Amino acid sequence: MKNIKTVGIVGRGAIGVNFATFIYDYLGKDKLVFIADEQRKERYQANPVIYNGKSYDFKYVSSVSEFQQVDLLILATKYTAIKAAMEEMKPFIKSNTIIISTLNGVISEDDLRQAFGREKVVRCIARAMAIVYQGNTVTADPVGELVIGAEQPIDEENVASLRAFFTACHLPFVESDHILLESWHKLMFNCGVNQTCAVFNIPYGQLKPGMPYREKTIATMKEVQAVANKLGIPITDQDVENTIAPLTNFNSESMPSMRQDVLAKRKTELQLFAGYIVPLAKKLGISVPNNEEYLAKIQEIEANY
Ligand SMILES: NC(=O)C1=CN([C@@H]2O[C@H](COP(=O)(O)OP(=O)(O)OC[C@H]3O[C@@H](n4cnc5c(N)ncnc54)[C@H](OP(=O)(O)O)[C@@H]3O)[C@@H](O)[C@H]2O)C=CC1
Ligand SMILES: CC(C)(CO)C(=O)C(=O)O
Repeated sequence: MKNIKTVGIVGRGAIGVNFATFIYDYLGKDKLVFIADEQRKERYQANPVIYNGKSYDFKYVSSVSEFQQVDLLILATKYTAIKAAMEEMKPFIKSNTIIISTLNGVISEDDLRQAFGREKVVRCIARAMAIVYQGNTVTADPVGELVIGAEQPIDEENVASLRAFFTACHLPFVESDHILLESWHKLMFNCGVNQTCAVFNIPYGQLKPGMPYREKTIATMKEVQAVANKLGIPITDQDVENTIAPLTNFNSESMPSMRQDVLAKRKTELQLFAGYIVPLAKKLGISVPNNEEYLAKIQEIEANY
């Protein structure tokens, strides 16, 4: 088992800060770094993070010469920044570095595995948190959890190392024996919920049982289910129901990240959702009309910013 003593995080946003605080409280300032380009580094150094009312003087580095190669690397940018983020993290990776990604969707792990080696990357999901990130202030309630799991025997040693480390940090996590399946559940949810709210400019409430956009949301999720099933990922009708069930308890006025991105005129993570599902469905010969519609409409929205 690997003993994790140094950690690098790329992405000082909602998720990066949320989980960094647990690691900082355990490892201390000198063993945890946020990796960023020079401009971000300077901006961050000048503006410390306040997390749930407590100030954190994180260490920021833009070059490995300012620190060392790390035992654990956490990718926590948006997917729109993944290429730049991977360039920045590259020098910090050694032969036995463990890498996890908190990104939504199922493809950031593929990108990381292709760039840095299959054996380094453990599939991970960030879920069940409500985080508000404004300026340098991050408020999390609840803080949520990371889900990790071995997809193949090759991942088992790294999962054991993460288990020991997260336990020591008191970082909330659970292990899944079906991590790929669970990632697809979340992808299915995001394709239905995030895209419907973004395209129709509506909050969660409009997707709740009996509300006008419920059926379309479920139909969109079922398209993802069909694609998954064709790939041999066994999402059942019951899984679709179970996956959308928590939405009933979401704040009706609140909204998913994709609608927040559209309102702020930011490029969305469309590539993780319909941008991934539509070409894959085409290749597999599956009809996904809602995802096709959403792909076209969100591309149009972004083009008109
Ligand atoms: N927020 C949530 O509740 C959840 C988010 N996720 C997923 O986790 C991922 C991260 O989301 P979230 O934390 O909300 O996103 P944020 O936008 O809050 O944070 C991303 C951070 O990445 C930084 N960044 C961008 N480009 C670079 C770069 N080249 N180098 C270093 N840092 C960079 C940004 O910095 P700057 O601000 O300086 O531009 C930003 O602070 C996404 O894929 C999201 O879908 C998953 C589950 C829940
Ligand atoms: C919080 C949640 C699950 C809601 O859709 C999400 O993943 C997002 O907003 O991107």
